[in-house]
Amino acid sequence: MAPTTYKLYYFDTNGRGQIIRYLLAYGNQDFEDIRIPKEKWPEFKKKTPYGQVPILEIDGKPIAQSFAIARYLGKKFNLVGKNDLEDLECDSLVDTLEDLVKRGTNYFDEENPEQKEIYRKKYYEEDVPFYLEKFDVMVSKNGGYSVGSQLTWADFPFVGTLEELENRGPGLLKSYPALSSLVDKVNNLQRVKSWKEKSAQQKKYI
Ligand SMILES: N[C@@H](CCC(=O)N[C@@H](CS)C(=O)NCC(=O)O)C(=O)O
Repeated sequence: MAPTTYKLYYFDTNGRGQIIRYLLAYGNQDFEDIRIPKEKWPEFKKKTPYGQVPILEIDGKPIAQSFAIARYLGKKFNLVGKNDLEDLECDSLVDTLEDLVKRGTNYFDEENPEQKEIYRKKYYEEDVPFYLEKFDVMVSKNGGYSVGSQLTWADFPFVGTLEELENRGPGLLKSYPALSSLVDKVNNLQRVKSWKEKSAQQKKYI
């Protein structure tokens, strides 16, 4: 049987696409890393299932929703919890990540720079610490991982989300040592690290 083919479509940024890139790299899975230039987005958007990316095309079938894709790849690459309760904890964590991201919507979407700064301040002074303080305690209790004292698929959306928050608020993770070391741990997974080193050469553009 021919091997499964994977094509990832996302913007030329990390964002939600990076979660899937890291997971495919971790699983030692070849994939086409296809980037959509901003000017081509309005046209490409019409061809996506729900008008958004990332889209992972699996053997030609386009699939939406980054966290659902992460869960699917986690099953393939043996990154599920040790039991149903740990699987539930993974699901609960990624739903909470979605809540955290949604709370930043007015900040992310605002175009007026003054208003954007007001939203940004509120997000980083209230919403982000509310969640990150709890996450930091959770990761410490779980031996440095998000769930069950070992690597699971949930660590990938978790780290991807934390990296995005840190990109927009440099230095943020310094206040959260357990989160910071989890981000380093995932980035230093051998296959993730090697993929990152050569990722620039592997990008394709539509
Ligand atoms: N729940 C979706 C959200 C996808 C999403 O928000 N995608 C953004 C980029 S991160 C997008 O496509 N924005 C462009 C648009 O909506 O036109 C997922 O997790 O995949």
